[in-house]
Amino acid sequence: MTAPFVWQGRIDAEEVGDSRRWHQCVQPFTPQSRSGVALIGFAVDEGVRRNGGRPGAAQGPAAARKALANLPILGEPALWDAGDAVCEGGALDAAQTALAQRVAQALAQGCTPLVLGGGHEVAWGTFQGVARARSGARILIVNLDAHFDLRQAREGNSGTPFRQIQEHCAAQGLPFDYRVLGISRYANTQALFDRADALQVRYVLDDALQTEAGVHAALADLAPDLQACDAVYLTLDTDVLPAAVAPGVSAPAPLGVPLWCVEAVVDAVLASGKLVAADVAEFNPAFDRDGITAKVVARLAARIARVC
Ligand SMILES: N=CN[C@@H](CCC(=O)O)C(=O)O
Ligand SMILES: [Mn+2]
Ligand SMILES: [Mn+2]
Repeated sequence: MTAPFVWQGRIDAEEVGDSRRWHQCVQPFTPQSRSGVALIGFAVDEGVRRNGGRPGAAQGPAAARKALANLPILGEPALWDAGDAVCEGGALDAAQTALAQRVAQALAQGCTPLVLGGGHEVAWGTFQGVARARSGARILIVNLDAHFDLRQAREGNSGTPFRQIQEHCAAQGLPFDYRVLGISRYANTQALFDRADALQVRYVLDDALQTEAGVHAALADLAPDLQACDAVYLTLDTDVLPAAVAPGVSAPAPLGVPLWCVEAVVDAVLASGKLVAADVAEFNPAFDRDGITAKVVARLAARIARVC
Protein backbone atom coordinates (compact mmCIF):
# COMPACT_ATOMS: atom_id res chain seq x y z
CA MET A 1 0.00 0.00 0.00
CA THR A 2 1.23 3.51 -0.80
CA ALA A 3 -0.14 6.64 0.84
CA PRO A 4 -2.76 8.36 -1.35
CA PHE A 5 -1.37 11.24 -3.40
CA VAL A 6 -2.17 14.65 -1.90
CA TRP A 7 -3.32 17.04 -4.63
CA GLN A 8 -1.89 20.45 -3.83
CA GLY A 9 -0.37 23.37 -5.68
CA ARG A 10 -0.53 27.02 -6.50
CA ILE A 11 -3.73 28.94 -5.71
CA ASP A 12 -4.22 32.24 -7.52
CA ALA A 13 -6.35 33.75 -4.75
CA GLU A 14 -6.20 37.32 -6.07
CA GLU A 15 -6.90 36.47 -9.69
CA VAL A 16 -10.14 37.58 -11.37
CA GLY A 17 -12.01 34.95 -13.41
CA ASP A 18 -11.54 31.19 -13.52
CA SER A 19 -8.06 30.46 -12.17
CA ARG A 20 -8.72 26.89 -11.04
CA ARG A 21 -6.05 24.29 -11.42
CA TRP A 22 -6.25 20.51 -11.44
CA HIS A 23 -5.36 20.15 -7.75
CA GLN A 24 -8.46 22.18 -6.86
CA CYS A 25 -10.79 19.96 -8.90
CA VAL A 26 -9.59 16.35 -8.65
CA GLN A 27 -11.78 14.36 -6.25
CA PRO A 28 -11.35 10.85 -4.83
CA PHE A 29 -13.03 8.21 -7.00
CA THR A 30 -15.93 6.60 -5.12
CA PRO A 31 -18.70 4.11 -5.97
CA GLN A 32 -20.86 7.19 -6.62
CA SER A 33 -18.51 8.69 -9.27
CA ARG A 34 -20.34 8.91 -12.57
CA SER A 35 -18.88 10.12 -15.92
CA GLY A 36 -15.65 12.03 -16.34
CA VAL A 37 -12.06 10.80 -16.13
CA ALA A 38 -10.80 8.27 -13.61
CA LEU A 39 -7.07 8.70 -13.06
CA ILE A 40 -5.48 5.40 -12.07
CA GLY A 41 -1.81 5.05 -11.20
CA PHE A 42 0.16 1.94 -12.09
CA ALA A 43 3.10 2.43 -9.76
CA VAL A 44 5.04 -0.52 -11.13
CA ASP A 45 8.36 -1.07 -12.90
CA GLU A 46 8.73 -4.80 -12.31
CA GLY A 47 8.24 -5.35 -16.06
CA VAL A 48 11.01 -2.88 -16.89
CA ARG A 49 13.29 -4.62 -14.42
CA ARG A 50 12.51 -8.03 -15.91
CA ASN A 51 13.14 -6.60 -19.39
CA GLY A 52 16.62 -5.40 -18.45
CA GLY A 53 15.63 -1.73 -18.50
CA ARG A 54 16.29 1.15 -16.12
CA PRO A 55 13.88 0.90 -13.15
CA GLY A 56 12.17 4.00 -11.76
CA ALA A 57 8.84 4.09 -13.60
CA ALA A 58 7.11 3.03 -10.37
CA GLN A 59 7.53 6.67 -9.33
CA GLY A 60 5.90 7.84 -12.57
CA PRO A 61 2.29 8.18 -11.34
CA ALA A 62 3.20 10.45 -8.40
CA ALA A 63 5.45 12.64 -10.57
CA ALA A 64 2.78 12.83 -13.30
CA ARG A 65 0.09 13.82 -10.76
CA LYS A 66 2.45 16.46 -9.36
CA ALA A 67 2.90 17.93 -12.85
CA LEU A 68 -0.85 17.75 -13.51
CA ALA A 69 -1.67 19.45 -10.20
CA ASN A 70 -0.77 22.94 -11.36
CA LEU A 71 -2.22 22.73 -14.87
CA PRO A 72 -5.12 25.09 -15.49
CA ILE A 73 -8.64 23.74 -15.74
CA LEU A 74 -9.69 24.04 -19.37
CA GLY A 75 -13.22 22.70 -19.35
CA GLU A 76 -12.35 19.13 -18.39
CA PRO A 77 -15.17 16.85 -17.25
CA ALA A 78 -15.21 15.55 -13.66
CA LEU A 79 -11.73 14.44 -12.57
CA TRP A 80 -11.46 11.47 -10.20
CA ASP A 81 -8.38 9.93 -8.62
CA ALA A 82 -8.78 6.17 -8.19
CA GLY A 83 -5.38 5.67 -6.55
CA ASP A 84 -2.57 3.33 -7.51
CA ALA A 85 -2.19 -0.32 -8.38
CA VAL A 86 1.15 -1.48 -6.98
CA CYS A 87 3.36 -4.54 -7.32
CA GLU A 88 4.18 -6.41 -4.13
CA GLY A 89 6.95 -8.99 -3.93
CA GLY A 90 7.53 -8.96 -7.68
CA ALA A 91 4.02 -10.29 -8.37
CA LEU A 92 3.47 -8.49 -11.68
CA ASP A 93 0.45 -10.55 -12.77
CA ALA A 94 -1.33 -9.58 -9.54
CA ALA A 95 -0.54 -5.90 -10.10
CA GLN A 96 -1.91 -6.08 -13.66
CA THR A 97 -5.02 -7.86 -12.39
CA ALA A 98 -5.48 -5.14 -9.75
CA LEU A 99 -5.20 -2.49 -12.46
CA ALA A 100 -7.65 -4.36 -14.70
CA GLN A 101 -10.13 -4.42 -11.84
CA ARG A 102 -9.89 -0.64 -11.38
CA VAL A 103 -10.18 -0.01 -15.11
CA ALA A 104 -13.25 -2.25 -15.41
CA GLN A 105 -14.83 -0.60 -12.34
CA ALA A 106 -14.29 2.90 -13.74
CA LEU A 107 -15.85 1.86 -17.05
CA ALA A 108 -18.78 0.20 -15.28
CA GLN A 109 -19.45 3.54 -13.54
CA GLY A 110 -19.40 5.47 -16.81
CA CYS A 111 -15.92 6.99 -16.33
CA THR A 112 -13.04 6.91 -18.81
CA PRO A 113 -9.92 5.35 -17.28
CA LEU A 114 -6.74 7.36 -17.82
CA VAL A 115 -3.89 5.27 -16.46
CA LEU A 116 -0.58 6.81 -15.42
CA GLY A 117 2.27 4.29 -15.64
CA GLY A 118 4.44 2.57 -14.82
CA GLY A 119 6.35 0.53 -17.35
CA HIS A 120 4.60 -0.52 -20.54
CA GLU A 121 3.53 -3.72 -18.81
CA VAL A 122 0.69 -1.40 -17.81
CA ALA A 123 -0.89 -2.19 -21.20
CA TRP A 124 -1.67 -5.80 -20.32
CA GLY A 125 -3.51 -4.58 -17.22
CA THR A 126 -5.38 -1.76 -18.95
CA PHE A 127 -6.41 -4.02 -21.82
CA GLN A 128 -7.70 -6.78 -19.53
CA GLY A 129 -9.89 -4.20 -17.77
CA VAL A 130 -11.24 -2.88 -21.06
CA ALA A 131 -11.86 -6.41 -22.38
CA ARG A 132 -13.77 -7.29 -19.21
CA ALA A 133 -15.96 -4.20 -19.35
CA ARG A 134 -16.48 -4.28 -23.14
CA SER A 135 -16.78 -8.01 -23.69
CA GLY A 136 -17.02 -8.91 -27.38
CA ALA A 137 -16.33 -5.35 -28.58
CA ARG A 138 -13.94 -4.85 -31.48
CA ILE A 139 -11.17 -2.91 -29.73
CA LEU A 140 -8.57 -1.07 -31.79
CA ILE A 141 -5.25 -0.61 -29.99
CA VAL A 142 -3.32 2.49 -31.03
CA ASN A 143 0.19 2.50 -29.59
CA LEU A 144 2.56 5.43 -29.96
CA ASP A 145 5.89 3.75 -29.30
CA ALA A 146 9.43 3.27 -30.57
CA HIS A 147 8.98 -0.45 -29.81
CA PHE A 148 6.55 -3.20 -30.82
CA ASP A 149 6.50 -4.74 -27.31
CA LEU A 150 5.61 -8.09 -28.89
CA ARG A 151 8.47 -9.96 -27.25
CA GLN A 152 8.49 -13.66 -26.46
CA ALA A 153 9.53 -14.26 -22.86
CA ARG A 154 8.84 -16.87 -20.22
CA GLU A 155 7.45 -14.19 -17.88
CA GLY A 156 5.54 -11.06 -18.85
CA ASN A 157 7.58 -7.87 -18.86
CA SER A 158 7.50 -4.35 -20.28
CA GLY A 159 8.38 -5.68 -23.74
CA THR A 160 5.64 -8.37 -23.93
CA PRO A 161 2.22 -6.74 -23.32
CA PHE A 162 0.94 -6.74 -26.90
CA ARG A 163 2.03 -10.35 -27.46
CA GLN A 164 0.07 -11.21 -24.29
CA ILE A 165 -2.94 -9.29 -25.62
CA GLN A 166 -2.62 -11.03 -29.00
CA GLU A 167 -2.63 -14.44 -27.30
CA HIS A 168 -5.67 -13.43 -25.24
CA CYS A 169 -7.53 -12.31 -28.37
CA ALA A 170 -6.60 -15.52 -30.22
CA ALA A 171 -7.85 -17.63 -27.28
CA GLN A 172 -11.12 -15.68 -27.24
CA GLY A 173 -11.56 -15.81 -31.01
CA LEU A 174 -11.34 -12.03 -31.16
CA PRO A 175 -9.43 -9.99 -33.74
CA PHE A 176 -6.11 -8.46 -32.71
CA ASP A 177 -6.28 -4.94 -34.11
CA TYR A 178 -2.95 -3.38 -33.18
CA ARG A 179 -1.43 -0.28 -34.78
CA VAL A 180 1.92 1.19 -33.74
CA LEU A 181 3.14 4.63 -34.71
CA GLY A 182 6.74 5.72 -34.14
CA ILE A 183 8.59 2.42 -34.49
CA SER A 184 12.36 2.81 -34.57
CA ARG A 185 14.16 0.60 -37.11
CA TYR A 186 17.13 0.64 -34.75
CA ALA A 187 15.29 -0.35 -31.54
CA ASN A 188 13.56 -3.57 -32.66
CA THR A 189 15.19 -6.77 -33.90
CA GLN A 190 14.29 -8.41 -37.19
CA ALA A 191 12.49 -11.11 -35.17
CA LEU A 192 10.12 -8.43 -33.84
CA PHE A 193 9.48 -6.97 -37.30
CA ASP A 194 8.79 -10.52 -38.54
CA ARG A 195 6.38 -11.18 -35.64
CA ALA A 196 4.61 -7.91 -36.32
CA ASP A 197 4.24 -8.86 -39.98
CA ALA A 198 3.02 -12.36 -39.11
CA LEU A 199 0.37 -10.85 -36.82
CA GLN A 200 -0.59 -8.30 -39.50
CA VAL A 201 0.34 -5.44 -37.23
CA ARG A 202 0.34 -2.17 -39.14
CA TYR A 203 3.06 0.24 -38.12
CA VAL A 204 4.61 3.55 -39.12
CA LEU A 205 8.31 4.20 -38.65
CA ASP A 206 9.52 7.20 -36.67
CA ASP A 207 11.28 8.64 -39.71
CA ALA A 208 7.97 8.71 -41.59
CA LEU A 209 6.50 10.91 -38.83
CA GLN A 210 8.73 13.97 -39.07
CA THR A 211 6.71 16.10 -41.50
CA GLU A 212 3.15 17.35 -41.96
CA ALA A 213 2.83 15.19 -45.07
CA GLY A 214 4.03 12.10 -43.18
CA VAL A 215 1.58 12.64 -40.36
CA HIS A 216 -1.22 13.30 -42.84
CA ALA A 217 -0.50 10.00 -44.59
CA ALA A 218 -0.39 8.09 -41.28
CA LEU A 219 -3.71 9.55 -40.16
CA ALA A 220 -5.30 8.75 -43.53
CA ASP A 221 -4.13 5.16 -43.07
CA LEU A 222 -5.51 5.03 -39.52
CA ALA A 223 -8.91 6.55 -40.37
CA PRO A 224 -10.60 3.37 -41.71
CA ASP A 225 -9.52 1.45 -38.60
CA LEU A 226 -10.98 4.13 -36.35
CA GLN A 227 -14.14 3.92 -38.41
CA ALA A 228 -14.39 0.12 -38.28
CA CYS A 229 -13.76 -0.48 -34.58
CA ASP A 230 -16.21 -0.29 -31.68
CA ALA A 231 -13.74 1.26 -29.23
CA VAL A 232 -10.18 2.54 -29.14
CA TYR A 233 -7.60 1.84 -26.45
CA LEU A 234 -4.89 4.50 -26.75
CA THR A 235 -1.51 3.71 -25.24
CA LEU A 236 1.30 6.27 -25.22
CA ASP A 237 4.83 5.08 -24.54
CA THR A 238 6.78 8.18 -23.55
CA ASP A 239 9.87 6.80 -25.30
CA VAL A 240 8.26 7.51 -28.66
CA LEU A 241 9.25 11.15 -28.14
CA PRO A 242 12.72 12.54 -28.86
CA ALA A 243 15.13 12.17 -25.94
CA ALA A 244 15.42 15.96 -25.78
CA VAL A 245 11.77 16.30 -24.74
CA ALA A 246 11.46 12.94 -22.98
CA PRO A 247 14.75 12.07 -21.31
CA GLY A 248 12.87 10.54 -18.36
CA VAL A 249 12.33 7.05 -19.79
CA SER A 250 14.11 3.72 -19.68
CA ALA A 251 15.07 3.78 -23.37
CA PRO A 252 15.45 7.35 -24.72
CA ALA A 253 14.92 7.84 -28.46
CA PRO A 254 17.66 9.51 -30.52
CA LEU A 255 15.20 10.54 -33.26
CA GLY A 256 11.74 10.07 -31.82
CA VAL A 257 8.43 11.45 -33.02
CA PRO A 258 7.96 15.19 -32.40
CA LEU A 259 5.42 16.18 -29.77
CA TRP A 260 3.25 18.04 -32.29
CA CYS A 261 2.96 14.83 -34.30
CA VAL A 262 2.13 12.71 -31.24
CA GLU A 263 -0.56 15.26 -30.38
CA ALA A 264 -1.96 15.12 -33.91
CA VAL A 265 -2.39 11.34 -33.59
CA VAL A 266 -3.92 11.70 -30.12
CA ASP A 267 -6.33 14.32 -31.46
CA ALA A 268 -7.38 12.04 -34.33
CA VAL A 269 -8.10 9.22 -31.90
CA LEU A 270 -10.08 11.54 -29.62
CA ALA A 271 -12.00 12.96 -32.59
CA SER A 272 -13.24 9.44 -33.39
CA GLY A 273 -15.36 9.66 -30.22
CA LYS A 274 -14.49 6.01 -29.53
CA LEU A 275 -11.83 6.29 -26.84
CA VAL A 276 -12.59 3.71 -24.15
CA ALA A 277 -9.36 3.99 -22.12
CA ALA A 278 -5.88 5.44 -22.33
CA ASP A 279 -2.58 5.04 -20.59
CA VAL A 280 0.77 6.81 -20.56
CA ALA A 281 3.69 4.45 -19.99
CA GLU A 282 7.40 4.37 -19.25
CA PHE A 283 7.75 7.79 -17.61
CA ASN A 284 10.71 7.45 -15.25
CA PRO A 285 11.24 10.59 -13.13
CA ALA A 286 14.70 9.39 -12.00
CA PHE A 287 16.08 10.21 -15.47
CA ASP A 288 14.08 13.38 -16.09
CA ARG A 289 15.80 16.72 -16.70
CA ASP A 290 14.26 19.97 -15.44
CA GLY A 291 10.95 18.12 -15.09
CA ILE A 292 10.44 18.31 -18.85
CA THR A 293 9.24 14.72 -19.27
CA ALA A 294 6.80 15.24 -16.40
CA LYS A 295 5.43 18.31 -18.17
CA VAL A 296 5.10 16.42 -21.45
CA VAL A 297 3.31 13.53 -19.74
CA ALA A 298 0.97 15.96 -17.95
CA ARG A 299 0.29 17.85 -21.19
CA LEU A 300 -0.64 14.65 -23.01
CA ALA A 301 -2.76 13.37 -20.12
CA ALA A 302 -4.60 16.70 -19.89
CA ARG A 303 -5.16 16.73 -23.64
CA ILE A 304 -6.81 13.32 -23.40
CA ALA A 305 -8.80 14.19 -20.26
CA ARG A 306 -10.32 17.27 -21.81
CA VAL A 307 -12.08 15.25 -24.49
CA CYS A 308 -13.23 12.31 -22.35
N1 LIG B 1 8.70 -1.18 -23.04
C1 LIG B 1 9.81 -1.20 -23.53
N2 LIG B 1 10.17 -2.12 -24.41
C2 LIG B 1 11.39 -2.07 -25.14
C3 LIG B 1 12.58 -1.68 -24.33
C4 LIG B 1 13.81 -1.57 -25.16
C5 LIG B 1 15.04 -1.22 -24.37
O1 LIG B 1 15.05 -1.32 -23.14
O2 LIG B 1 16.02 -0.85 -25.01
C6 LIG B 1 11.57 -3.43 -25.75
O3 LIG B 1 11.40 -4.42 -25.02
O4 LIG B 1 11.86 -3.51 -26.93
MN1 LIG C 1 6.44 0.34 -25.13
MN1 LIG D 1 8.94 2.00 -26.09
